[in-house]
Amino acid sequence: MIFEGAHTKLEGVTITTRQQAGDQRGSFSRLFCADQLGALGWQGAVVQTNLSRNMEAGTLRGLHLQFAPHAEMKFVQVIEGRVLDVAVDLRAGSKTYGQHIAVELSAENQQGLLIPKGCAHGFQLLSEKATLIYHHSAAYQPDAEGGVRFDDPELNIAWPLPARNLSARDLSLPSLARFGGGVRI
Ligand SMILES: Cc1cn([C@H]2C[C@H](O)[C@@H](COP(=O)(O)OP(=O)(O)O[C@H]3O[C@H](C)C(=O)[C@H](O)[C@H]3O)O2)c(=O)[nH]c1=O
Repeated sequence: MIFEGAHTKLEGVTITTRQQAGDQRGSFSRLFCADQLGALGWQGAVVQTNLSRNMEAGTLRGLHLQFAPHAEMKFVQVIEGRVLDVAVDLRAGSKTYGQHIAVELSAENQQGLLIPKGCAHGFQLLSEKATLIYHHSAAYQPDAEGGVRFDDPELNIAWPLPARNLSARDLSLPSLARFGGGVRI
């Protein structure tokens, strides 16, 4: 088994663990596997893969999602350093609307997060540097981008460090209350 999965309280949000084959040369691991990730909930082709490099502990990006018809699944993994990775359920009518899960992803624990359409994603660096790889099931559409404030008290996300290096866009995101009850995907 290349990827093991643990489902979470948010439907479709799954914590994965990547198996690594090591020998005297080093190691080999698979960053995506349609069969095994499909069995854990991934749907559709990988349309885009992104690399996010980050340079300071406390750096925080998010909480972002794309609106329909450009809603996307994301598969997030860390290949350097450590982050607290967060998914927030923004699906209209969901029994866990407004709830989140937070999990430490690191190059060491080989964990990843499968995030379905309608859930916002963000992370904070727990190490001085961190590099993330994302697989997306839809192409980047700036006009379809949205999200919620990382520090909205209604979300009650316990970010471990003071937030640093926030983008102007992230600081301008709305609170959950202004999000209008959720997205239809
Ligand atoms: C997301 C994206 C961005 N860009 C360009 C747009 C900007 O010129 C530059 C940085 O974009 P942005 O500041 O939106 O990057 P992040 O704040 O890291 O956004 C990402 O961070 C959160 C945590 C996510 O989950 C998403 O993958 C994504 O929204 O890359 C692209 O060209 N393609 C893309 O797919």
